[in-house]
Amino acid sequence: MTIAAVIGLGTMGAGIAAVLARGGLTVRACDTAPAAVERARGELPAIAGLLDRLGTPARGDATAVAFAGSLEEAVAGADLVLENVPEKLELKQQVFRQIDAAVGTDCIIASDTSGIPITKLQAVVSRPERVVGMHWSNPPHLIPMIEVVAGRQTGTATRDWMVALIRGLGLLPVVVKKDVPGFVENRVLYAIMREALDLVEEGVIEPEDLDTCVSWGIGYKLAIVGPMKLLDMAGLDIYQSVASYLNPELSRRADVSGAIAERIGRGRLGLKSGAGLFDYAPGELQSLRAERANRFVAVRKALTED
Ligand SMILES: NC(=O)C1=CN([C@@H]2O[C@H](COP(=O)(O)OP(=O)(O)OC[C@H]3O[C@@H](n4cnc5c(N)ncnc54)[C@H](O)[C@@H]3O)[C@@H](O)[C@H]2O)C=CC1
Ligand SMILES: Cc1ncc(C=O)c(C(=O)O)c1O
Repeated sequence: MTIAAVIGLGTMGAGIAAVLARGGLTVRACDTAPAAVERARGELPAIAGLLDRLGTPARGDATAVAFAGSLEEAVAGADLVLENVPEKLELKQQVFRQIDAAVGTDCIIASDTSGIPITKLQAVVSRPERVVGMHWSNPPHLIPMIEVVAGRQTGTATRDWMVALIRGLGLLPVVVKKDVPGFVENRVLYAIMREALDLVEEGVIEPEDLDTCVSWGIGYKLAIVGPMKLLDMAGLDIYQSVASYLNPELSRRADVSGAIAERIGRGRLGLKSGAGLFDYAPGELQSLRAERANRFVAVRKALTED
């Protein structure tokens, strides 16, 4: 039985732990914040219900996650440790050192980092060849694609082990061939987010209308036809004509939208704080998450049915 430890139980933690447990792994998890542990514990039954509705391979119980009192307790005897703490390099490196000192020589250490180069994380451990990126997408129990990213010193066997693990979970591993910041998913997503925020800040469109435009004009389409295939569908000549005048116009800002920093400064972090770019009524968050989860399930089943 493969033993996996998940370090960090925030937005991503419970869903990842549940998917690993349903896949038949023995899962332990920990968090330095007791409230995060209790929130994750409380989320597991609903996540398990969604995985049942999706019909993913069930080799274990998605709620069978053991919550450890410390990182050392969580990682003891683990075959895989997934680091899942906040996106801060120094913190991740500190946690990687702590993991490295507590695991066996055969343990694979993975990171769910959104885009910090894996090479920077493996630089602080004694066996860098056992380090690999395992980048899940939010919500992790509903999005089947996981990026597998090898750092400069990652062993081929480590990368291949991770690909096989993800396939065994019934999910979609995508091997990112170069350890570039943001990998692939977030480089594309953040180009979209940068342009979207610019269009709203420049008064070109209202936020709600931008979401409608992108979700139904682009997201719906890309869920069925990926960008590379879409170029053939639209016509490469059309792309050349439009890109020739449009590429010079697209946002190239290297900083982060002031609107984002301003809201963070007011404690408006998004769903995790009850308000962000949008306001949410107190009871709305739970119904919003449930409604979105239902739609994720319906769309994923529609896209994967033969
Ligand atoms: N939120 C998202 O949409 C996605 C985030 N990610 C990445 O996953 C990682 C985690 O992201 P989130 O879950 O959103 O972060 P989060 O901030 O919601 O949760 C992080 C958790 O780590 C805990 N933590 C902090 N230091 C710790 C330590 N030393 N030991 C154990 N636990 C510790 C915190 O108490 C918190 O509960 C980040 O690298 C992020 O970039 C990846 C995919 C999507
Ligand atoms: C805004 C944002 N940033 C990072 C990630 C993943 O690393 C996501 C996501 O998975 O959806 C995201 O929405």
